Amino acid sequence: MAKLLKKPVKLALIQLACTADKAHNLSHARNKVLEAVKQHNAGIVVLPECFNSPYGTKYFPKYAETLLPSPPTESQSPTFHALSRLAKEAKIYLVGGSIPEYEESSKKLFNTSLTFGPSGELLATHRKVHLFDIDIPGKITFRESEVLSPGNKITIVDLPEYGRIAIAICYDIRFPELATIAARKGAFLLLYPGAFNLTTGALHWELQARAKAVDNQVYVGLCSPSRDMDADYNAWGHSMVVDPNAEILGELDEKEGTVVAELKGERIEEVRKGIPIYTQRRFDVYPDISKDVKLEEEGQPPVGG
Ligand SMILES: O=C(O)CCC(=O)C(=O)O
Repeated sequence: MAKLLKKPVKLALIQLACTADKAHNLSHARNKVLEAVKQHNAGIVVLPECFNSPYGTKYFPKYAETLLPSPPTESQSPTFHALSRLAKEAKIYLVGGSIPEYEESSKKLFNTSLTFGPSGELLATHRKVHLFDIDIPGKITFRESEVLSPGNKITIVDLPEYGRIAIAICYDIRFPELATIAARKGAFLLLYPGAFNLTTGALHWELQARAKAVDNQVYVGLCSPSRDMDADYNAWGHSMVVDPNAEILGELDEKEGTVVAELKGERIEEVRKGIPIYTQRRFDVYPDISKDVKLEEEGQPPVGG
């Protein structure tokens, strides 16, 4: 089997305290990312969902930036340029959480994640595919679809130094097909910038992370904003890294912080050798759903979609 992860890499998830001040959020994110790189030598760094704005449908139009045509100008997307500069300055792969995106041609809003490489180049864009529309009476009602439109592609990114990762956003984690397809296409790591809440976070955050890891025998990282009880939406926090055997390598509480874990290709190989579901699948009984999905080199557009 070809190595999924070419060499060990430190993954850092920044559980940022996100405020209503976009400029502050950007400079604060920069400080935290540089700190993670300096203190831990992180090679892949992740920011939370909606890291440069409060989370909530009423905020999306106000904070939205325009990303297309790519690259946008500095005034169309200060966040695009801040993240690109930061990835270059720190010489890292930076998964920039997500931001509200406004697409001028369709007049639609999306919840979009941008990933940059160590030269500051944009490697991938993921628009949240599954919008967070739920209604648990007496607990939480949320309808992202009132203002957002969904993306239409699975996002798998090749990091030349390390291998392949997959990026999806928050509620996307509840749809196991994305993870299955990414793992079958050779991803060593599934990353989910996300902001679960006090109801569903307590129930399902860790369960989802460990389920995605054990079913696919890959590393999983979930990166949340820290909890702010004065905000309209109270994020669960608990950013965590899980290994391919579903063991939690590192987890935060609800406060701001950074969780770092070293990812190793040998661990994936060891786990897959021990419990060899990879060679025991019965595609004569059920279909291999990854076969129908095209990656970028197979014709999927890298940006938008
Ligand atoms: O799935 C959940 O419980 C939370 C999802 C969410 O908060 C989101 O998609 O932003």
